[in-house]
Parts: sequence; structure tokens; C-alpha cells
Amino acid sequence: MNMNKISVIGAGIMGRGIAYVASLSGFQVTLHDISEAAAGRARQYIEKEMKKSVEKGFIKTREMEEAMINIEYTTDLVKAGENADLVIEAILEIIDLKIDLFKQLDEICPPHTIFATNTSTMSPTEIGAQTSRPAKFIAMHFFNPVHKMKLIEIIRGLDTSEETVQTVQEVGRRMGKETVEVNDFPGFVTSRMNSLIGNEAINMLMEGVASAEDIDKAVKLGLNHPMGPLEMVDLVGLDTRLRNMEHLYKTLGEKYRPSPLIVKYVKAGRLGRKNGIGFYKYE
Ligand SMILES: NC(=O)c1ccc[n+]([C@@H]2O[C@H](COP(=O)([O-])OP(=O)(O)OC[C@H]3O[C@@H](n4cnc5c(N)ncnc54)[C@H](O)[C@@H]3O)[C@@H](O)[C@H]2O)c1
Repeated sequence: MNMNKISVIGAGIMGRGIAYVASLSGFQVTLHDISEAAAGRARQYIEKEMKKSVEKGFIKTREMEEAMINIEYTTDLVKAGENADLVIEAILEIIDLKIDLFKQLDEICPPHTIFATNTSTMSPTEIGAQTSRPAKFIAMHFFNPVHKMKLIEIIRGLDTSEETVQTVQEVGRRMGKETVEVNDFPGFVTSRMNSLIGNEAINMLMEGVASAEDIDKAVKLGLNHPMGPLEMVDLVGLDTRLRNMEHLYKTLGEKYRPSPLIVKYVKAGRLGRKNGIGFYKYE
């Protein structure tokens, strides 16, 4: 299949990162958000990150200029969907929102368009079944920050076709990523594992086992993780992680019950790096 135009829906932490990598990989990209402010922030982020990459010698000025031209920013869903070969959805981790979005896109996009969700936990089978094209529905789970992280977890729904799997694997290769194929099960491999590690760290902090700094230091230096679990939750976003935990708790049971401390922090508006305060404070 000829794959030229990728539309990314949701211009938050993940959507802007996916758009950044896709544009540098030569795809025509439309980045859509319901919020004009979010789309504007995504443009600033992408342009700043690209300039940093040029300064560090990772990409050439010409590549940056071409990539910047490759991205269009919009709040118009029809514009985003009507010519897309692949749609990658990166909106909030709320199933009804995702289903509602894909139902609209199903009406807007041509029949050949592949639909991919960047969900961290949810079932591509369930979301795809609400569209007229479950064979063309799949999950592509990217990681944050997208331009640095090597993996895309690919989750095949019950009715996803082999052609769809191969097409998105090829897109992943063109983006310079490795892929793993995972069966449709809540949280796949990575979110299920990572949510538990993070939740245990948050419970330890709540119980007074150690400070946030020492929990993270122990895991980094003692267990050889590149990042501490609390630093990681701050990077992901506490609200996003809490939604993941709530879905895993609902679908997989007690072991995944969100720590009361993350619930309290989200209620207090401590969302992590994205708003300057989570388990740590940021400038
Ligand atoms: N943050 C991570 O580390 C991470 C990693 C992998 C996957 N994910 C998944 O990616 C998705 C997005 O997460 P995020 O961290 O980027 O969230 P985010 O809160 O940073 O961004 C979400 C964006 O979606 C926009 N949005 C909401 N509803 C919309 C709609 N109907 N149409 C268009 N835009 C809409 C919001 O305005 C916001 O800009 C979630 O499903 C999340 O679970 C997140």
C-alpha cells in the first residue's frame, strides 16, 4: 500500500512526538487537536526540538526545513481525515472519547485509510468493532519521548488483517523504530508492567518507606533502570497514568488498584512535567 499521508489526532505529549518523527521520516503529516492552543504548543515544541537536533548534529538543516514543511496543524477533523492513508490517534485515554472520534473518522476517511490507536491499555478489538473497518484497525503504542524511544508495540485486534499489521510494521521501520507484536490484552506488555512498578513506588512513598529521590535512586542504581519510577510517572503525566491504572484495575483486578496517593495528587492538579509539578518540581 502506498503510504504517504499520516494524520495524528491529539497534539499532546504523544501526538506532537509522533508528528515530529513521522515528518522527519518523509511522511506528509497533519496534526489535529480540538484545542487551538494545544496545536500551537505542539508546533512550538516540534520546531524547538528540531532546532536542537540540528544544533546537536543529529539532523541537517535541510532535513529540518523539509520536515517543518511536511507538517500541517489544524483543528478541522475533516481536513485531517479526508486524504489520510493512516490515522494515528493520541487523544485522552478515555474509551468513549476514542470510540466517538473513530466513528467520526470512519465517515470522513476514504475506505483504504488504516486506523491506529496509541492507547496505552485499551482494546483495539473493542474500538475497531465500532467502526466499519475492523480489519484496518490496530494499536500502535509509541513511547515518550517518541523521537528517543526505539519501540512501537503493535497490537493486533481480533479482526485486524495481516496486511494492516505488515503496513504499520513498515511505517515503523520507515520511522527507524523496532516493533513487537502483542496480542490484545489490557495494558499489552509495557503498560501493564510499568503501571505496576510505578504504583509500587507511589505506595512506598505514601507509606514513608523512603523519599521520592531515594526510591528513584535505589531503582536506578540498584536495579539498573535508566529512569526512576517516580520520574517516569512525572514524564508520562499523573492523569494519564491514573487513567491507565483505572482501566487495568477494572479489567485485570485488585493487583492494579491505583495508589490513593496518585489519586490525591491528580485531584490537587499535580500532573507531572507537563504542568511543572508532580512527584518533583520543574522549572
Ligand atoms: N504520556 C505517555 O507517556 C504515553 C505513552 C504512550 C501512550 N500514551 C497514550 O497516548 C494517548 C495520549 O496521551 P498524552 O500523554 O499525549 O495525552 P495529553 O493529555 O498530553 O494530550 C492529549 C491531547 O488530546 C487532545 N484531545 C482530547 N480530545 C480530543 C479529540 N476528541 N480530538 C482531538 N484532540 C483531542 C487534547 O486537547 C490534548 O492536547 C493516551 O491514550 C495515552 O494513554 C501516553
